[in-house]
Amino acid sequence: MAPTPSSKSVLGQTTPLRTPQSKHHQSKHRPNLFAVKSTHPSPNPMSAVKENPPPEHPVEVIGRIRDYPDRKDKPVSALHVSSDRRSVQVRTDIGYRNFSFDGVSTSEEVDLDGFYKRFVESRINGVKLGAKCTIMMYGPTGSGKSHTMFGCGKQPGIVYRALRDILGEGDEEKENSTDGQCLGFRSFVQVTVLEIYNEEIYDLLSNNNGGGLSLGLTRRNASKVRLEVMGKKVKNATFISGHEAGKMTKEVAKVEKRRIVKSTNCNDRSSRSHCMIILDVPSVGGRLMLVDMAGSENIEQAGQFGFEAKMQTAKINQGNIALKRVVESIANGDSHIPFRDSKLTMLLQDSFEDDKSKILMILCASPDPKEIHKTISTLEYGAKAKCIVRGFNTPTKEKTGVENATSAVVLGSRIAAMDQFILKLQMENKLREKEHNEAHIKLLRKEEEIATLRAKVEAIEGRGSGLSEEEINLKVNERTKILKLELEKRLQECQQKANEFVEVGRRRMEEKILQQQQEVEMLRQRLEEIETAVNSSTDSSSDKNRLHELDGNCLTKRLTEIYSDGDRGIEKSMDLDMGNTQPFVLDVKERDVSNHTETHRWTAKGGEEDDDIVVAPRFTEKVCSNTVYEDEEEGEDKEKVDDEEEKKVVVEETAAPFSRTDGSSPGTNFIMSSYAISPQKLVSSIPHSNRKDTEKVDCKRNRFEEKHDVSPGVMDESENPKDTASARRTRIQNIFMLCGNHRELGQHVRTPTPYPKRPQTSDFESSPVRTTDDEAAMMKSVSNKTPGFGLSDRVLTDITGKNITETPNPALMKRVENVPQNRNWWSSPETAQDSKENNIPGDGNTDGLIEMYVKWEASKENSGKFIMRLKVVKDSSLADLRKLIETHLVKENTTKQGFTFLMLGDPTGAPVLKEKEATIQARKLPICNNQLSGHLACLRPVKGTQRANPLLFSSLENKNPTVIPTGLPV
Ligand SMILES: Nc1ncnc2c1ncn2[C@@H]1O[C@H](COP(=O)(O)OP(=O)(O)OP(=O)(O)O)[C@@H](O)[C@H]1O
Repeated sequence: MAPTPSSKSVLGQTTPLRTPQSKHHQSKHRPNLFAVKSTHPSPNPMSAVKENPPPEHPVEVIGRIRDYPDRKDKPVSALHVSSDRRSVQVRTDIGYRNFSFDGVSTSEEVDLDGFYKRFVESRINGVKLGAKCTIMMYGPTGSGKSHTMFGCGKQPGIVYRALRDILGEGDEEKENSTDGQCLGFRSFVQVTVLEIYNEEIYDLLSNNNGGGLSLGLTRRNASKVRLEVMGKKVKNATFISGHEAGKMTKEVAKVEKRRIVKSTNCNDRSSRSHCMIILDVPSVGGRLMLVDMAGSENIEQAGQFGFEAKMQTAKINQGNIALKRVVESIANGDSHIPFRDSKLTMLLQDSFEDDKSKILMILCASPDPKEIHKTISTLEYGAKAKCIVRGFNTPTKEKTGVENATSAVVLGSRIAAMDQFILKLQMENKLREKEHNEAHIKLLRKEEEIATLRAKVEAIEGRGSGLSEEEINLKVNERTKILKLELEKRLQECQQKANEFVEVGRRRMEEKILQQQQEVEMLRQRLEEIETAVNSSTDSSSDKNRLHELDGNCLTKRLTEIYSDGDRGIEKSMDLDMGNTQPFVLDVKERDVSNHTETHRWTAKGGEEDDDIVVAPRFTEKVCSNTVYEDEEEGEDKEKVDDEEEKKVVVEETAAPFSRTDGSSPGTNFIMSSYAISPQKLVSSIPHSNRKDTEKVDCKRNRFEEKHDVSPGVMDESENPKDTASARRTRIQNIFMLCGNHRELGQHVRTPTPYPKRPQTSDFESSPVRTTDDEAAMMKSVSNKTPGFGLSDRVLTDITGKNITETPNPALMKRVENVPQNRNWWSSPETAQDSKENNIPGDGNTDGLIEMYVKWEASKENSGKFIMRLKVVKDSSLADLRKLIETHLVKENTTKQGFTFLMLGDPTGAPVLKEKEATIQARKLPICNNQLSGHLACLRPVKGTQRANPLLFSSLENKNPTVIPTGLPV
């Protein structure tokens, strides 16, 4: 065992060879009891107690809060130092705690020098005077224990400052100069440096290489000397002594670096051992123990893994835990103080038991909130240590008599201290309860707020039908897809329908076009046939050529007008049917008088001069189709006629009279309807507005017969095959009739040939001026011969004046029908009388005068009788004629009745406007007939003025089997 410095060594000896011995101190100054400082009066105020001083605090607790100068982002401190620098408040999220100490310092405010002067320097001064003091650094790892004890390069720690203070600084030269005269005044210290590691004590000042520690840890030297503990001291500990602070500081600094350190998660250079530096001042008996404890740390938090590391950390904590128990035991006044639980507490036992020893416990803490739990534990430990009180020392032997009394006093002091401690704990407990209640109230409020918010969230979720946003989006997407598909489907259907509609329209249009083309082709064929018929004529007279030329031009023009617009289609055919109601059938024949039947054969004829010709509508193919259908009914009608034995008018279905020269049929286009109807039926089937026209037609027909002096009957060209001129004339006129162009023919071609007189004419007919008797005789004769027209037994002439045979074609004869009587305007006796009185010659054009025959328009109220015959100059106007007529009406005492002139020949039947009468010459009025040789002035009563419908038949009426020949009012 190495020699240890002895406390009995000579002053000024600097050779640190022996371990300091303190046995004499132990025997002389062994503390008997620890006592708790009490402010209360002693329960047993004995005289012995009164003589002893009150118990003192053996442990002084100082708090030191480190700083983080190297950190850029300093954490917000969890520790708040009071203004008196004696308490510190720990602030956490759930509350705070106050800890009261003997002093609190922060590195930020007070550096090491200031801390030393404030809390340590007085202790060092006591050591210089012979006091004993123990300064312990307690706290978690990284809290600045070693930093405070040893300092850093700029700031020396407590160890070096204590050496300097004890030995003095800058006195070396002075001391050397005095050369021993001042030895008694010079300080001399012996320094021992021990390391407690894994509950082993090592001598850091020993240079012995053998038997030392070699655990592979970081160490400056190869080995350390392990020391044994005897009692409360180590044996044979090496020490250094001297009175030069500089040298001593250097030596200690060297030794300090031999400590075992290790890098941990908490500290790059964490002390893995407890370090104890013992400074003895032998001259005065003073002693300073500086203890830098290893950090109290959590094993896992320190990042120690493996069995050996965990055992190492456990050993380190063993010293801390033992020291903590010692402090608590002393504070609690336990009879047993567990100093022997660790090497550290064994060596510190004198510090706690020596009455003259003082303990300065420096609690090192970190302001970092992350270290708050270790900080609180450290502060609690210091608070416990601060409760330690020490009772006065009593001589063991000399004071035996009062030992019991002293014991009672000490116990009373302990009780008082414990009461004070309990009171403090109770106050803290109340404070905690208060804080707890406040925290509980806050917690309840928070819970209420949470419940309210949760209810709101549930309400919101409830309004959403419990569906999450994803579910809603999913449903929306599905619905969108369905709607999209439906929309596409409907679009396809619409497109399909549109295509079908377009297709149907296209087909209809094609059908229309095809139909029009067929009609055009048919008309072309008709035109060709007509032209062929015209060309085939052998007559090459100039009139014929002219007619042919005009015919072709007019036909071409009309066809061009009709079919210039291809879009009119079928309606054009209808227009053709309706727009031209000009007659083309003229040939009328009466026959079979004995059977009271008549056969009328209608042949085409045109010309303005022949307006009085019976007319029939021009039919198209459709009409012909209808006639075919009507033929089927024809048989039924015929049977009815036979049964009823009535007179019938037969409209013979036959070939046109302008049959081809070869005698063949002109074709179905010219086939007329043939059917039989009764007159009543005929009239009743006609619209009222058209009945008048029907009557006019009848009159026209009669006039035609008279004019052409033909006998009723069928005028069959085959019966006069040699009369080619007449046939041509007829055909030409038929052509223009078919083309609706008879007016043009009338304007350009005036037939110079006068109509021949009828061979069976009576005196009335032969003479333009008929007497009343003649008139009566004629009417009687006519009435006896023909009850209908009054023209029976007459032979009609064709347009050329040639007589037409009375014998009809039996094959073409269909029906005979009665014709109403009173259709002849010349049956009026007054007319005959006037004619006779006036003695107007038959030639109205003689002597520059023209004859005018005036009659009323035939109507229901008026039979259409002649009222006068006048002679007027050729240039007379209708206005002049009106004056004569009105004069005559007044003369005849006839009520002056207003009238208007009918412009016979006007297809509309409209009367001449009165204001235009002055501009129309009287000679423009139509010629009555050959017998009268005058012009006819037909008057219409003003009241009975009726305007004929320009369109007597609509397209539907054309389909009516009742074919009413229309014509001009006569
Ligand atoms: N008050 C302070 N001011 C500046 N730096 C400090 C302060 N306290 C400690 N330090 C620095 O913190 C680091 C750790 O300090 P220190 O070694 O003293 O802690 P420790 O309590 O001794 O830890 P361990 O118990 O692990 O040894 C060191 O680098 C030290 O320089």
